[in-house]
Parts: sequence; C-alpha cells; structure tokens
Amino acid sequence: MNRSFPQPPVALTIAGSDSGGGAGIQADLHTFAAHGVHGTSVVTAVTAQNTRGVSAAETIAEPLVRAQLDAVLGDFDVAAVKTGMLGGDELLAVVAEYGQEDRLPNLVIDPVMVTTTGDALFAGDPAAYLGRLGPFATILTPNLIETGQLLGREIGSAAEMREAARALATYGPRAVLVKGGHAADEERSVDVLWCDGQMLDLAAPRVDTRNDHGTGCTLASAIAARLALGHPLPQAVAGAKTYVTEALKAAAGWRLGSGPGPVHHHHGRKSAAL
Ligand SMILES: Nc1ncnc2c1ncn2[C@@H]1O[C@H](COP(=O)(O)OP(=O)(O)OP(=O)(O)O)[C@@H](O)[C@H]1O
Ligand SMILES: Cc1ncc(CO)c(N)n1
Repeated sequence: MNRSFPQPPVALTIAGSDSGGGAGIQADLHTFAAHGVHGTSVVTAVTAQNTRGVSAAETIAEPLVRAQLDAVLGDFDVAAVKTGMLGGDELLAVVAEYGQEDRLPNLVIDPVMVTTTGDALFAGDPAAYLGRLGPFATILTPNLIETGQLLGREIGSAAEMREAARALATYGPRAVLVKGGHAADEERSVDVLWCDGQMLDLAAPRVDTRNDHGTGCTLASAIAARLALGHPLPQAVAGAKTYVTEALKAAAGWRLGSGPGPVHHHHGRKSAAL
C-alpha cells in the first residue's frame, strides 16, 4: 500500500455513551483526538446522564456489539484498545473472547463499576472481571472503589493501594494502576503503578475543582492513545497522568451543568471560545 502521506494511528474505545459528554465514549474520542489519534468506537451501553447523575441506562444487545467490533477490527489497523463500561457479564465475555483471539492489542481496561455520583454501571460479578480480562490486559486502571470491589476488601491508604496493585497483577495484566483520585490526600493526587515487577508512585498536585467527571475514562483513553503512538508503557501512563492534571486545571473555572462537570480535553489547543 502506498503510504506517502503521514496518517494518524488508530485507537478503539469499547465503552458506554454519556449523554452529558464528560465521560465514556465521548471523553475517549475527545482524548484520542487531542492526541492526534484516529478514534473508533464500539458502543456497549447508552446512559441518560448529566453532571448530576445517571437517570437511565441500557446495554446494547450482544450481536450489535459483536457487529461493531467486527466492523472496526475487520477494516482498521487498530494499534490500541480501551474498554470502559461493559454493563454486565455478557459483554465482559464478548470482550474476553476477542482478547483471547488476540484481536485487542495494547489493551487498557478501565473496570467501570460505579460513577462518582454513586450510580452502578456494572450489574455482573466483579470477581469475573479479573479472571476473564486480566490475562489479555496490558494495564488495568481501577479507582479505589473498583479496586475494593475487585478484591472484596476496602482500600484506602497508600500501602493498601500498593498491596492491591500487586494482588490485581496476579491475574495476568502487564501493569496495574490503582488511581487515587478519591483518596483523602488534600495536597496531592497519587496513583500507584505496578509495572513489569516495579512499584512506582505517580503523584500530581491535587487540582482544586468540582469538575472531575470522567477523569478515569480520560486517563485510560490517554494511556491507549499514547500506546497507539508508540510510547513505552510507563511513559504512556506518566504522560497520560500529566494530560489529565492539565485537563482538570484548564476546566476548573467552568460551570457546565450544576454538578461535577467535564474536564478540558483540548487544553493544549486554542479555541475561538476560550
Ligand atoms: N482533583 C484532582 N486533582 C488532580 N488529579 C486528580 C483529581 N481528581 C482525580 N485526579 C486524577 O485523575 C485520574 C482519575 O482518577 P479517579 O480516581 O478520579 O478515577 P475515576 O474515579 O475512575 O474517575 P471517573 O469515574 O470520574 O471517570 C487519576 O490520575 C487521579 O489521580
Ligand atoms: C458511560 C460512562 N462510562 C464511565 C463512567 C465513569 O466515569 C461514566 N460516568 N459513564
């Protein structure tokens, strides 16, 4: 094939739609675009959601999810994949099947279980997540609550986060990032990364903002975008964390909706309105 023109790498998000545009598929596609990566998407669920919460949600039937996966993977040279809301055991099994067939390269798994506003987004068995997807994952990115649900115990302190990252890694992923966005530390936001047998603390100054809707989706899709661009895993994670911190800072003064609003995915770019 003649590739005389430069072209973007392709990333895929397998996730739910957030009608408020701050999380899920919408956050992922913004993030891919901000990284200069072509975004493709497999919609797993539709949520009626705004900055105040989720008022309705329905998962997409398995055949249509498979058809989307086949349409994208059968045509594009996908370089990295991110999964978000899978809704339940049925779609978890579908994604695991594609993983087993080696069709989901550079797989970033954000095991979305519950929103920050407390709405459940996963009706299946949390323990099944690890067994099914762990072996094919490049990296798992649970928050504190999801880490607790996956392991069946409460996680709070830095020591517990490190211990949890190690425990989750035994299910097969190359790396685990336990996110500390919901930790008690008022000065810093510290995530713990277990990668290739090494433990690293990734710290950023805590941004004083109410707008933190979709930070987890944004972080996971930024990792996938950077893997698609060819960054080594630890650098992709550290770069993605910086990207999220800047996105939080740039949107701190926004009042989009009356609850926790979205972050500024395109903070690196000047826009006519800002
Ligand atoms: N106020 C903040 N200041 C700086 N970093 C933050 C802040 N809130 C979250 N983060 C960072 O954002 C990333 C996402 O973490 P978080 O624990 O909030 O994920 P999450 O709960 O899955 O997000 P969400 O469910 O809102 O999509 C992490 O790197 C975390 O450290
Ligand atoms: C659709 C969707 N996926 C993920 C999250 C987690 O932020 C959310 N709020 N909504």
